[in-house]
Amino acid sequence: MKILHLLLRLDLRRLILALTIVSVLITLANSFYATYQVQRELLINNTLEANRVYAAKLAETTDTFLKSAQTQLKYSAALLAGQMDDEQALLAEARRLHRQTESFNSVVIVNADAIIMATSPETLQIKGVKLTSPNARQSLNAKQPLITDPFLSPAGNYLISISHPIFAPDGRYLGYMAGTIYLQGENILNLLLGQHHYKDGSYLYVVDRNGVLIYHMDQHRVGEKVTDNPVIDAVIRNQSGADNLINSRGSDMLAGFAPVPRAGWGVVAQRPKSATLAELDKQIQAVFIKILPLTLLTLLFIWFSALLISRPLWQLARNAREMDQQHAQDRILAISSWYFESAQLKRAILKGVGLLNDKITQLNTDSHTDPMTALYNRRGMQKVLDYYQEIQQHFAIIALDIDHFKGVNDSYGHDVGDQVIKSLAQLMQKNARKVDALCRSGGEEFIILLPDTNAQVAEGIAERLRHHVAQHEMPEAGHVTISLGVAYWPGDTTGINEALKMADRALYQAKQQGRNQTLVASAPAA
Ligand SMILES: Nc1nc2c(ncn2[C@@H]2O[C@H](COP(=O)(O)OP(=O)(O)OP(=O)(O)O)[C@@H](O)[C@H]2O)c(=O)[nH]1
Repeated sequence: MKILHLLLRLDLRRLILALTIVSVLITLANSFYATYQVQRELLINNTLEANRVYAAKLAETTDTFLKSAQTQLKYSAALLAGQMDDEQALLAEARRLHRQTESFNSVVIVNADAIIMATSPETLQIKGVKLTSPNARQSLNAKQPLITDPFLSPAGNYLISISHPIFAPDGRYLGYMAGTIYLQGENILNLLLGQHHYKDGSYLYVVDRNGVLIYHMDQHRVGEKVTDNPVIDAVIRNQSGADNLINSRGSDMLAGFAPVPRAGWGVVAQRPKSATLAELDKQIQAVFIKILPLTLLTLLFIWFSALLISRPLWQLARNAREMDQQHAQDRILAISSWYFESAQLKRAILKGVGLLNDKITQLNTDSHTDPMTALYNRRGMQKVLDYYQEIQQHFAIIALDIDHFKGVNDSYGHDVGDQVIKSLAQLMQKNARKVDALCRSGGEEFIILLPDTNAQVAEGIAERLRHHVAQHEMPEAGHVTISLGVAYWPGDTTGINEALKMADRALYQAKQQGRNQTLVASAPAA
């Protein structure tokens, strides 16, 4: 829970990090999305255009084939105009046309009475058969060049017939000559169109003028009438173009289409949209992999920058929270505030720390100092003692008291007494080291705490002070003497208060023994 709380804590570094990382990710996602969309549109449009061109090309090829087939039939029909009764000639011409070109699966010659006069191949065995069904009689009824709708021939083949009428020189209608294209199995359309389909799901198909499939990769679908397909509707209206559509099998297709005007057919080339876009997915993946190292480097750079930017502020904030602690000023001074705002803040906080320190010092001084002598009062002394106790600082104690001070007051008045106390405090200050703590512990009683000092040295210091005091001319009161007691605290676990009491007892003894003298407390403190 605590770790989670720490992780979720909002600080400047996390905010900068979050902000920049989110910005980087949004920018990346946006550019990926934009690239994807642009590329997608481009690929779709390119595929549509490629299929349109492809369908147009194949439609043109088919049209050219039909034209040449019709020319061949026209030539044969002209040859046969005077030979309709010559079975041998009819057979020979049917054979020639069938064998010399690869255009037709079979060639038939039918007379005006709908009787089949000759076929190639002869294996069809339909010579002499009379055509009866309306579909089979399309050419007969037309009496002009015709490309028929698909129909089932007397020999049982599902086919389209390309026919040309035969007229006698006098204009009499004699019948027609037709080349057929079997829609199932090998045929010329397979040859023209079949080699072109791709392996990626692309394919093409051809419909006749009624929307019936006459060529399809899937042979089983030949003969099927396709409805509800906008592309087929357009192409049989003789239009060309490209469109995105859902085909009859529910697949999303990109289709190009073009009409074969001679036959009223339509060629449609199409490719599944998914196959087209599969390339795009690969491309986007490749782009992602390519930009990944630089992105990671950018994020690393952002992380490092966030750290650099936030560090001074974070350090300032942490230290501002602990402004009242020792060395706060030094710690704040050590912070490298390398940019304007942090430098200004640092300056402001340092100013604040300075003011706070002054205030604290002032308060400390007021509450820990005796106003008359400017020495530590009892509270100040206790603070020093607590500190020594805490750090186990060994020290010596000199307790001192003015001799017969009551007499000074009585003889010269209280004010003069005060002056004597002040003069004594000044003498003590002159005689003391900087590290010594001078305290006024009572009316005319004083304590000196001397760190790193043993009892013997302290005794020497006490004696020196006693001499100075004795020799000093006090204002109005003249000469006064002091008595002193010395004790020692070794900086161990023994009580400091005990050491103080020993110094007091030594002072008391000094008074007892005649005053104006120094006594050192006996063991265990010394
Ligand atoms: N002028 C003045 N007198 C004070 C002050 N504080 C205490 N005294 C007086 O100091 C005197 C202390 O007297 P005592 O402790 O009885 O002893 P003493 O007269 O100094 O005699 P011994 O200490 O026994 O040598 C008292 O008369 C107090 O009134 C002060 O701040 N100013």
